[in-house]
Amino acid sequence: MRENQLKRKLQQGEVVIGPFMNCAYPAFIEICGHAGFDFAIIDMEHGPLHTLVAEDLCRAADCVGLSPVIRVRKNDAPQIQRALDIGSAGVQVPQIETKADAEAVVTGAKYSPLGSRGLSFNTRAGMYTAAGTQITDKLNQESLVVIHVEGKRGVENLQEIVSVPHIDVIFLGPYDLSQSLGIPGQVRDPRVVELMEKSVTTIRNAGKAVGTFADNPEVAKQWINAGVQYIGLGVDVAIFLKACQALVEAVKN
Ligand SMILES: C[C@H](O)CC(=O)C(=O)O
Repeated sequence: MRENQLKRKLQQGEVVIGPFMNCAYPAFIEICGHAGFDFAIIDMEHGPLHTLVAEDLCRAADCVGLSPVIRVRKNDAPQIQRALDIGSAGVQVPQIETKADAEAVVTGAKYSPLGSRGLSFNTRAGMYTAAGTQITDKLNQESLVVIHVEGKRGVENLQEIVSVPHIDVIFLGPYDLSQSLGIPGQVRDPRVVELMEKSVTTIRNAGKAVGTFADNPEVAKQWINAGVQYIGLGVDVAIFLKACQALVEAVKN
């Protein structure tokens, strides 16, 4: 069983960056590894990807030393278990609003005695049984658990949420947060930024890593300077769109 490089980097205080991935073609995630990203978030919440594709994307990521993290559709134990079974380095769970929500994520992501993740080694994570039966502690130790706090209610309950053990990263979703404040999409609005800054402090004081999304390098650097360690940097389709627009612009104008 391989060490989780992404988790190690976070534990060592490093800043890690990775795009969200909607595209099914494994070459795209491979390219992200060649480009120097630390991880990629295979997006099964908003993206169209299904499980078999996600498993192939995990394989492709592993080929280039990029850590694949899967964002599941919702806080649902079978989805969390499946994401980890197909070999993701971590699971990212959206819309966490309460301490009980956060505890349910841990229950779904960890084997006994930390949780009740269903037990089968006939999976990619279990090396189809080649890993043997004595690896639940190691898998518990290595799997990365990321939760999204991205609504007013979640932020109000943040002090309680950060107390839940075995959660590695608390990811502040600026877009969903802006929506819950009644200003959808206005992620640079001072009300969103202020709430996020306060949340960064609460999370860091609890000794957990903070994550967020940035769709350009300036915003990413600003959050890194504020103490954010885990940056979801762009979305593959948007990155491609911008590159295409720049090419068209450069040639036509
Ligand atoms: C790219 C992601 O969907 C960002 C996110 O979750 C957010 O709420 O912001």
